[in-house]
Amino acid sequence: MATKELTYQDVAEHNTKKDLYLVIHDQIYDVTKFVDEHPGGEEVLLDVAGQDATEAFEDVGHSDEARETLAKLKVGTLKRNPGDPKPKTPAPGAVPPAANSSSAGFGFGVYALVLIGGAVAYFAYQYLQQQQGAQSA
Ligand code: HEM
Repeated sequence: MATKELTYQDVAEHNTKKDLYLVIHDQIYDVTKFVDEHPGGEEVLLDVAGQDATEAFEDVGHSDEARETLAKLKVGTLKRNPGDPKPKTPAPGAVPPAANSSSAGFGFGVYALVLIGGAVAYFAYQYLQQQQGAQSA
């Protein structure tokens, strides 16, 4: 099938169950015939109808079989215009979220240590004051 170049605006017009296009990785797919067959249900496809579904598609971790089906549904390539929304895929080499959250955990650990250290110092100080008071009495 000959592929065409469409803009986001063109794709956005195909947003109903009877006429449904999706953008995944800058490729355009006509999923109209596939909606009823989708093992994940029609609802999720209708949610992203006429839009960039890259993130939704990748989040599910679709199988190679799903990707083969996808290849058969391709009708064109996305033509980007200035001002279009950015592609929703993470840039290659981007820091995975797990690495971010673990460094946040480290930050919290240090913070907790400082707090505990402060509390220990405070009670030690109180204790010494008491001891001194007992001696002078
Ligand atoms: C044209 C695009 C798509 C194709 C060809 C496709 C194909 C498939 C296939 C073949 C499966 C079965 C499991 C597998 O082989 O991975 C599946 C499952 C699933 N798909 Fe898609 N999918 C598409 C788009 C989407 C989108 C945009 C979403 C949005 C969230 C989605 C959500 C799901 C979910 C949640 C399942 C799991 C269903 C379950 O295990 O019960 N899919 N899809």
